[in-house]
Amino acid sequence: MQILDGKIASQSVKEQLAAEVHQLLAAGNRAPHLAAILVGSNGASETYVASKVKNCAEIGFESTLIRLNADVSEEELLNTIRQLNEDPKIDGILVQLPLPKHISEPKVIETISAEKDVDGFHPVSVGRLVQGLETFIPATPYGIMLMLEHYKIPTKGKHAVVIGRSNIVGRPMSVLLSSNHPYGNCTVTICHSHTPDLAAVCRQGDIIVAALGKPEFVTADMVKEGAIIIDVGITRVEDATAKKGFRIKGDVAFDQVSPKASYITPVPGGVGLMTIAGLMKNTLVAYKRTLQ
Ligand SMILES: Nc1nc(=O)c2c([nH]1)NC[C@@H]1CN(c3ccc(C(=O)N[C@@H](CCC(=O)O)C(=O)O)cc3)C=[N+]21
Repeated sequence: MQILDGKIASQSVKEQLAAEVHQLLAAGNRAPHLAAILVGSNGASETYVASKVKNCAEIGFESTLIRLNADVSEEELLNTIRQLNEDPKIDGILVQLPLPKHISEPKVIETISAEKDVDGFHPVSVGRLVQGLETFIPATPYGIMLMLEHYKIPTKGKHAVVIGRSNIVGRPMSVLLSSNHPYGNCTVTICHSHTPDLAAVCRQGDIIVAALGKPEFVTADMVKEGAIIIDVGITRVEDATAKKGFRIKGDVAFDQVSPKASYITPVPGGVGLMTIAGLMKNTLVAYKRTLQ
């Protein structure tokens, strides 16, 4: 069993990005610039946005964090996005999800200019992804592909079982794994809450992507010997012995599943770090398009 280390793989992606930014700046260009909007705040979203801002700084991107109150009106948020759409200094726009209930997420996502949609959530980006056109790939599925690429894990002809059909992970992941590219060409099954005998389906998976958001859902009895296990879960569970009073648990029961796996991503230290690498790569692409 080999652990797929998100620290190592994301570091390698970030070094490539930093080198490219260095060259662009040396040639007299401005730096790429990501704008992140955080509406309200809970501990987790605060942490993720802070990490995105920190990663920008590490690789030489500029970033702007816009904080709006949880009770901000939908119209005010949409206007903030419209201003960023028009701002030539901003290359990528990200609105941290989830949003407060009184704000429509689809409306917010559609208001972001498709050229700046570095999250890859806009219907234009999703449509292009499904058609196999060049696009912004949603950061988490993109990060998983970068992880497979970093560790050179062959996927062609394998059966991938994706648990979860969300717009941000499960569905785009299934599209990528089934598409015709170096780390695709899988046969893909998507499972969700209405899948009968989900365990039996999982046991057929040469690759399992667990993205349903239920801690330790995937147990050893659901896993084929030698399977590749990708754990997307990041649930905070209370733990009085932990420094911050909680621990982050994945969707996979790591201790029992890892002995059966050929490769497995840990939580934390796996897919989450790659998500940020994917976002940074998208931002650089958006930026480079403005140079042309
Ligand atoms: N518009 C939007 N875009 C997103 O990309 C987006 C979002 N909304 N909403 C929330 C999810 C979650 N997400 C993560 C980012 C980094 C880690 C990450 O760095 N995790 C580390 C640290 C974990 C920790 O300390 O919490 C790890 O897994 O090792 C995890 C999760 C981005 N998301």
